[in-house]
Amino acid sequence: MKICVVGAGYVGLVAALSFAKYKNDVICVDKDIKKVKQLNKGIPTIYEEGLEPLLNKCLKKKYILFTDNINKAISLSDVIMIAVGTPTKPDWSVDISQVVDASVEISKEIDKYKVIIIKSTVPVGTHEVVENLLLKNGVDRNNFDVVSNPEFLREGRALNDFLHGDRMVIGCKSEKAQKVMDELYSPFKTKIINTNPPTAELIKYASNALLATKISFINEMANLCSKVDANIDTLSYGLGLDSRISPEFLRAGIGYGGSCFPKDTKALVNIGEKYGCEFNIIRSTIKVNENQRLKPVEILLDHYNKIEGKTISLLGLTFKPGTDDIRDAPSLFIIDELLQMGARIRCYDPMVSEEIKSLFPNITYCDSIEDTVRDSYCTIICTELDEFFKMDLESIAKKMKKRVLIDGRNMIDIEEARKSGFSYYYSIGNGSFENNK
Ligand SMILES: NC(=O)c1ccc[n+]([C@@H]2O[C@H](COP(=O)([O-])OP(=O)(O)OC[C@H]3O[C@@H](n4cnc5c(N)ncnc54)[C@H](O)[C@@H]3O)[C@@H](O)[C@H]2O)c1
Ligand SMILES: O=c1ccn([C@@H]2O[C@H](COP(=O)(O)OP(=O)(O)O[C@H]3O[C@H](CO)[C@@H](O)[C@H](O)[C@H]3O)[C@@H](O)[C@H]2O)c(=O)[nH]1
Repeated sequence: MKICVVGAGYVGLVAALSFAKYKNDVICVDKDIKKVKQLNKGIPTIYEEGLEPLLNKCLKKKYILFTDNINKAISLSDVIMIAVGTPTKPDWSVDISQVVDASVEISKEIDKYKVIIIKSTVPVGTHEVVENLLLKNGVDRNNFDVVSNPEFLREGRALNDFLHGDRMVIGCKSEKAQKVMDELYSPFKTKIINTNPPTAELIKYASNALLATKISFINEMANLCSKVDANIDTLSYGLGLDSRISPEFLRAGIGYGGSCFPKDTKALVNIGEKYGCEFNIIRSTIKVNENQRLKPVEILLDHYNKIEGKTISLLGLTFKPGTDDIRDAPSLFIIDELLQMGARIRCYDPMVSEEIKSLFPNITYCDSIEDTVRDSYCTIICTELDEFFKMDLESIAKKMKKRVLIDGRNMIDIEEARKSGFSYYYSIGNGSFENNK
């Protein structure tokens, strides 16, 4: 079975390498020739633990090839997995043009039976759009089946999630394609849910929307905890012990970011609208998150009234630890807001990328925590990186102009912060103190 993965982004690359490891015969196509060249040299285009050695092993053994020649790749393959981007448009509708473009190319190269798998997150009904497009372009109905097979991997744990996730959802209408899917996933140990394509397409959005809702819910609880001297960590622990609730996704902080939750929550609202379903809960989830990611700015304004001309330092820029991805990270919104208020910004993230440097060319990127906080009026922790757990708080407090710490990820023990000489500390529902202004 020869597999072709279309799109060498986060999901495409992880999928292609996972199949290469077990099936030994994968072609991964991307229209971005720079990406293709870099990957064929064994240099990953994303940071993900374990990816670099796997990439190099697969290249050395010739289990995988990267190319920008989609037509040749399709004609050689039995199974084609579409893993291209599906961004949200400003009106929250989903832009499926990358899926459509890939399908047009696929339709040119089908002369024997092939299974086309939609791995990208797509609105309900997209499997039909692809099917109809292939038929319109003259592909024989007996020569293909379209399967909906959404992906649930998390960045930072992508390889493990892809191979051993909690479940695999397969939306398939044909027995012939079902057999191919069974063989494709036979080496992976995961629970498989077989259903129809619309259900498969919707499980993906429902899953992300519910997880995002848990986060917004716990963040609203945290904001109340801050006002009444209650503790959100203990509250989350107490909630999570109820097996009907589960302890997962109850970590309060400055909200969710990343390439999926912000985009997929909006997409589900838009999809709902098309079918007359309001989705008020998800609308609120989105609104709560938009406010929550700017919580540090609100706290800063409360504390200083005016931020203009003050140096503010940010620790952590990525949307979560274990990745170099900054898509929709809360840090981006905080930086943007602070810059509009005339603040000077210093920041530190060991994963800092050229991407963020080009977004914000006028802020200072530092190489260490200690250098970052120098002369600043406030330090804001935006990402819970391991090294922030271990940092020398006393030395940091001494280097700052004003000893103000906003702990956006509830990493620092409040008593430690007090003992280390901070004059003001604010966490998200985990306690705060103010000694003197
Ligand atoms: N990133 C995640 O953690 C994650 C997890 C689960 C699901 N998803 C979903 O998977 C899909 C892909 O996400 P991603 O983060 O990997 O996207 P991405 O934007 O990182 O990558 C998409 C890749 O597809 C390539 N591409 C676009 N059109 C092409 C074409 N016609 N031919 C060849 N290559 C083409 C682009 O050049 C790019 O490299 C999205 O629908 C996303 O919602 C993402
Ligand atoms: O208790 C929590 C858990 C997460 N987050 C934040 O939520 C965001 C998303 O985190 P996570 O879900 O771990 O990362 P993603 O890689 O974006 O994965 C999500 O989005 C993917 C793309 O659709 C799905 O495949 C995954 O199942 C889904 O977890 C990050 O900003 C986290 O900081 C919190 O604030 N509190």
